[in-house]
Amino acid sequence: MGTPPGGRRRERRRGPHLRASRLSRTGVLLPCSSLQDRAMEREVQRVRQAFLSGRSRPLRFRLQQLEALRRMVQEREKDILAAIGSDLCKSELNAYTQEVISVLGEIDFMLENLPEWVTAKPVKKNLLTMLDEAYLQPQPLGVVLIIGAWNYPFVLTIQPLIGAIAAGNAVIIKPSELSENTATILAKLLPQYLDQDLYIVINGGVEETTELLKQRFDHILYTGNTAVGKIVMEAAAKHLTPVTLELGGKSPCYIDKDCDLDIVCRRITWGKYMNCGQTCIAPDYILCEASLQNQIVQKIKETVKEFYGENVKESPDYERIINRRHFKRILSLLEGQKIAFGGETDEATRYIAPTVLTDVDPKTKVMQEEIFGPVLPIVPVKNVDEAINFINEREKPLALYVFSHNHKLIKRMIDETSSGGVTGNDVIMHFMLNSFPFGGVGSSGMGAYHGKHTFDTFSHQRPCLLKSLKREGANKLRYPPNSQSKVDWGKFFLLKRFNKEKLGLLLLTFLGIVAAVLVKKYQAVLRRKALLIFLVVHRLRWSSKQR
Ligand SMILES: NC(=O)c1ccc[n+]([C@@H]2O[C@H](COP(=O)([O-])OP(=O)(O)OC[C@H]3O[C@@H](n4cnc5c(N)ncnc54)[C@H](O)[C@@H]3O)[C@@H](O)[C@H]2O)c1
Ligand SMILES: CCCCCCC=O
Repeated sequence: MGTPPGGRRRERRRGPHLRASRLSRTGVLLPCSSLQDRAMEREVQRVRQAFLSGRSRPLRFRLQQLEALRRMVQEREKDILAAIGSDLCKSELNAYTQEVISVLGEIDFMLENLPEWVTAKPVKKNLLTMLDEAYLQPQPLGVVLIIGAWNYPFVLTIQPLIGAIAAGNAVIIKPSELSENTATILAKLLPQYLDQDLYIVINGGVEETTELLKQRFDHILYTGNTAVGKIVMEAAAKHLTPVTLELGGKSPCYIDKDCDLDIVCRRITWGKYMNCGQTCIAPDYILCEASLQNQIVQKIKETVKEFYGENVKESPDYERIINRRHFKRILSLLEGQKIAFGGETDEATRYIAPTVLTDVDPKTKVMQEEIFGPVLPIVPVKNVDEAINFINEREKPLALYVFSHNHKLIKRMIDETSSGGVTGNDVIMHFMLNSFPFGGVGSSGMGAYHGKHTFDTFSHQRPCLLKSLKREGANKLRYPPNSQSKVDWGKFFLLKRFNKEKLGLLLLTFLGIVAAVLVKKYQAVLRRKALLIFLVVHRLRWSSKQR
């Protein structure tokens, strides 16, 4: 277990002990003087120089670094679990299953597939390039900035790092200052296992992140709230840096009356109260017919007891709110609401009980912002049509959940709405399948990662066309002066409609030429054969006449 609830967390946006550090090659990096800009610039330059040395590119090096990262996770597992534990009051078992397993799985997946991914892939050619070499070569982008969030502070920072290393980039990691224990352990451990100039950790708060964002990067992957996502994108735009924004939103959960409520409520309870509701893809609110509300409340209540026992506060499986600011924010969402279940709080330990609100008015505060806490509002709707309209009238969410025995209804919900991802008849689980790109759409984000998608996000698919310096005759068609016949040939080579017609003609001409050549070549033989046939036929006719 980590630090007990209400333990030694200090409230702040920037950890003072982090700020006290100076820029260093191995530890937490924190400039806090007027030289901040220059120091930050120097750090980024150092990483860029390391990238330009070319050593992050060879496949063997990438595999070595990934293996070293896996060794770090295995050898320092206890330290990592303890850090996550103290940040979120999370048990070692939960920290392992929610964060470490995914990281180890992702490293193994990369190690297994990277040799295939890095190889150049031939592409389909057209008539113009028929005789040339044409392929796509994935190449690293350069220096990548990864800005992590606090709610799953290890996996949300390391999983993108794995893909960035796999793609051959240099990386600057900026963990969230709110999960300061994990931030500190990352800054301590990563330089012990990875190349110290290619992959660095810069810790700090808003001030430092702001300075960092002034620098030029080749890609930024940011995980966090939508408002800061806009700040990141604006800063990136100054350098035309592409961004992947892993943001949040209010993920709806529609429960159809044709379903098994026991199972539905067990799955929702798991996904909603895991990590004390601080999960980007947690079901934010429920939409269902009013008649289902009481049963849902009852069943969630029973499941909470089954999962966390009589006294949730004592359960090692129930976490705490990250800090007092978020604690107060979540409490303010309860004002004026009908609490059907839960609602107990304890400020000293930042405990908020699993809570369900019923008959929630969509105009109230709890329905205006992402909850990111253990509060589950139920908004009654008349039917699925109203649920679809409700979802479509709002910003596109990061996830959408729909529960029903009726497969057609689930498909309809998918067809008529939009969200980053969908799970039918469960919650969260689409996050676990790394063949899916994980990301948002609209205000819940842009771009995606996980598995091969992370490799692709951090790679440039470079088109390479290798021609011969011979066969110049064929190129005359594109050189000036232009003519109608050149245009016609151009159409033939490049437009499907024309090259189909012309290809037929060309084929006929070719066959004609082949026939003419053959006739010419075998003229004498053909003449002899014809004479022979004539003689045989003549002889046969003569014999038949004699008879
Ligand atoms: N899509 C995802 O994968 C995903 C995952 C986790 C969390 N989230 C979303 O993140 C949100 C919760 O995280 P958060 O935003 O509270 O995390 P946070 O406060 O830790 O912020 C994330 C990062 O942004 C930086 N930051 C904060 N304010 C900044 C500013 N003004 N300028 C520059 N940088 C700044 C922080 O230093 C931190 O590294 C929720 O909306 C949640 O849904 C999304
Ligand atoms: C079980 C891990 C879920 C991680 C979800 C990421 C967003 O917060």
